[in-house]
Amino acid sequence: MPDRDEVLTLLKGIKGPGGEDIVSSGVMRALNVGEDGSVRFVMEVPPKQAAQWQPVQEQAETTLKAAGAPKVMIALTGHTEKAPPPDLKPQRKAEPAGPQKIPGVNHLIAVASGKGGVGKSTVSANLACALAQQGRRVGLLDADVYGPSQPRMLGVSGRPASPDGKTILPLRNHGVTMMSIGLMTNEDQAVVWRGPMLMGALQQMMMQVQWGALDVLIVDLPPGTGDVQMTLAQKAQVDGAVIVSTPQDVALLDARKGIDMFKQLNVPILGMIENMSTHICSKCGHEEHVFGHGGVAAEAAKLGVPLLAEVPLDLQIRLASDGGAPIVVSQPDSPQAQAFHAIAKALVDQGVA
Ligand SMILES: Nc1ncnc2c1ncn2[C@@H]1O[C@H](COP(=O)(O)OP(=O)(O)OP(=O)(O)O)[C@@H](O)[C@H]1O
Repeated sequence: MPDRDEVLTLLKGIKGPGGEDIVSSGVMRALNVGEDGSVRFVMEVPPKQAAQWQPVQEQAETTLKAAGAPKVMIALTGHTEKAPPPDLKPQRKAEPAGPQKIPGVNHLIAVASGKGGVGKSTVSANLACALAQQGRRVGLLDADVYGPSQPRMLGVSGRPASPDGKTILPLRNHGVTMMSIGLMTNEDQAVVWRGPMLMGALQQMMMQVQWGALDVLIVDLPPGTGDVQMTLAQKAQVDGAVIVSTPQDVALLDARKGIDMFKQLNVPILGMIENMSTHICSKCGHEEHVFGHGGVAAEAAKLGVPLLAEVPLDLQIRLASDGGAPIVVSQPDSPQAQAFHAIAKALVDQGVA
């Protein structure tokens, strides 16, 4: 009848599948040698290797019995896998800090001006329609909170639907998918936008509108250098800005401020557009430079950015926009429409539309 030390010595002679003896490897646990010489212990093995340990268990039993142990009980147990430590990291994904790509939108172009009333919305609407006519999938986001005009210019009205209460369905006309901050408010309601509200609304327009797959999203910005411009550049990946200006010195002065701001925000300037460049009399064809001419071209040359077009001051352009079908749509073959097509082509050629 072996005592405890003899049992241990015997068991040290029995090797597991890995070649190590069952005592040193720590597989054997809770050894109990009774006064009557009966031996009990547990062999704790990896559950997946249970079959390989069975012959080892039998060998241990035979060896101990041969040494005179009247009773041998070896329990083969699978040890439980250790539970992984609790994940102390925050469960919510951190929001990306930098500018984000709008899902499904390949390019984003901002149309900006330093001064109000220079024709930024007219240019945006005609540019969007021209790009659509050139086969691009185009979206137009009217972010002009101080005077949203795209619903009127593109001839759309009504409140956009939100069937799921989370995303907003944009409207569509002339091949352009459009959403305006103006459609979120009542037409006659004067909205006083405060900074955070404005940023929330713009972000909602960009991220919660179902834009679908777009080659380019044109963003018609409010005039000046304010919260909307900042928010746009900080929250969305902007491919570049197009600056609209009339040729007067005051307008150019403000345009320069706008260009400086975009440079600071790391938004490339894709080019400048001189609007209301020259007036051609619809009756006699006489050409007059109402606001001067060539100021924007000179400024663009000075700043080293392309002059994308000189758009004439033309009654038809205003009447077309007021009527809900921009001149590119209502008089596609007119020289005025061709000026906008030239801008669209230049942006496609630059690889941003
Ligand atoms: N080339 C043009 N020829 C004739 N009228 C024009 C031309 N461009 C713009 N307009 C007219 O000038 C007015 C102001 O234009 P628009 O609303 O496009 O300017 P904006 O810069 O977007 O103004 P806001 O600062 O209010 O956003 C509109 O009535 C528009 O139809």
